[in-house]
Amino acid sequence: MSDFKQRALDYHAKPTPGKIAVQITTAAETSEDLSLAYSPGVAEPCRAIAENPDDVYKYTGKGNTVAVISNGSAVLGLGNLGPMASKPVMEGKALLFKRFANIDSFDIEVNHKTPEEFINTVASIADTFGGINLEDIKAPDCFIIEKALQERCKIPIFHDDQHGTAIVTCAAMINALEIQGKDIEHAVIVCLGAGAAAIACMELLIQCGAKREKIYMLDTKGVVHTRRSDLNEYKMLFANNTDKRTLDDAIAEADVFVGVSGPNLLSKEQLLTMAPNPIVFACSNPDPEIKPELAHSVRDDLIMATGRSDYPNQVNNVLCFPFIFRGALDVRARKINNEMKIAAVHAIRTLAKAEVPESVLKASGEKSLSFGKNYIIPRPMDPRLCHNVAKAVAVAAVESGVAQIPMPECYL
Ligand SMILES: O=C([O-])CC(=O)C(=O)O
Ligand SMILES: [Mg+2]
Repeated sequence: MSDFKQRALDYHAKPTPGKIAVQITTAAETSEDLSLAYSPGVAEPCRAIAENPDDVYKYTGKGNTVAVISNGSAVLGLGNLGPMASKPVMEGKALLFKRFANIDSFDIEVNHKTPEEFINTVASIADTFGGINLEDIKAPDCFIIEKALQERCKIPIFHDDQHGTAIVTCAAMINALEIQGKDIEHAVIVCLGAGAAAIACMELLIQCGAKREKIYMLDTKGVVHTRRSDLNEYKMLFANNTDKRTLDDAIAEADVFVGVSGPNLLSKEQLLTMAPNPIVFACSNPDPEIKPELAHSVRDDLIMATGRSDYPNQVNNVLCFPFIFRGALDVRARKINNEMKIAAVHAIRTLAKAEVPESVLKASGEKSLSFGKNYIIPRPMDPRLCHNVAKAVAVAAVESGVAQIPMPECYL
C-alpha cells in the first residue's frame, strides 16, 4: 500500500475512529448542574417552546446545526458506494462545517428504496436542524428530492453538489476568464458530465452571462444534442442543435473545459486542440479528468484547476457550503435563494483579488500568492472567507425577503 493511502486510513482510524465527536457546552458536574440540564430544570425550556415555537432557537442548538444527509448514491466521483461507504465523506463535510464556519453538524446516511422514502425520512426529521445539506445523491433523483424537500420543509435545503459546486465554479470561472482575456458571452464551454454538478454549474454560468448554445454537455453516450431520444428533462435543457457527437468533436477550439465526471477522461491530445489560452477545470474527486502535471506538460497557456487541495486552484464546494449556511443561519433564512447564491459567487471571487495574509501562506505552504493563473480562487483556510461570504449571503437574504431575523451585530 502506498504511504499516502496508509496515512489516509490511519488519519481516519486514530486517535479515535472517525473525524468528529460531540462536545458539551454547559456545566454538567454537580447535582445542581444536572438538575438544570435535565430533570427537573429541562422542563422549563420545554414549556417555553411548547408555548412559543421560536424559542427552540433560544434554548437548543437547532439554530447552529446543519445535517449532512446522503444515501451514498454518487459518492464524490467514485459512484454508487451506498450509505455506509459514504460516511467518511459526510463526517468530512461535518468537520469542514465546524472548522470553517463553527457550525455544528451531524452526518446522516439514509438507506431507502425509492426517492419518496428518502424524502419522507428527511422531511420527518428536518425540524431538528437549522438547515440541511444534501450530499452525494445521484441525478436525476437529487433534483426531485431537493425540490420536494424545499416544498415541505421550513429550513434551508441545499444540495451541495449542485449549488455549492456551481457557486465555486462560477466564482473561479469569472476570474479565470478575466485573466485569459476571454468574454463569458463568447466562450465555448465543454462540460464533461451531465449529473447534478454539471447541470447546476452550467445553469449558474448562464446566469453569469454564458450562452446556452455555446455549451456542449457530454454524458456517457457523448454530446447531449437535439436529435437524441434518451435524454431526461434536465439534460434536455442542454440539448445542443449540433453535429458534434464526441468529446473529440466538442473540445476542438473550445475555450473552457469543465469536468465533473470521472478520472482521466480528457487526453493530452484533446487538450492540445483547445483554443489559445484555454481554461480547464478538472473537478472530479478525488481523481481529476486530466492530471495537472500532464496538462501543464503539453500547454503553457492554460489555467488549470482541480477539486483537490494538493494542487493550486482548488475548485471545490468547501469554499461555499460552510459559509453560505453561516450566512443563512445567522439571519434564519427560510431558504437559500438565487440572490444568496449570486452574492456568494461575487464574495468568493472578489476575495481572490485581495492581498493574501501570512497565516494563509503558511497554512498553504506557499511563499506568495497573488491573483493570477495559479491563484484564481481563495484558499479554504482563508479566515476572511467566512465573514465575507456569510455577510454577503445574509445581506442578500434580508434584501430578498427570506430572512426571519435582522442582520446580527457582528456583520454591521
Ligand atoms: O467532497 C468533495 O471534495 C467535493 C464534493 O462534494 C464531491 O466531489 O462530491
Ligand atoms: Mg459531494
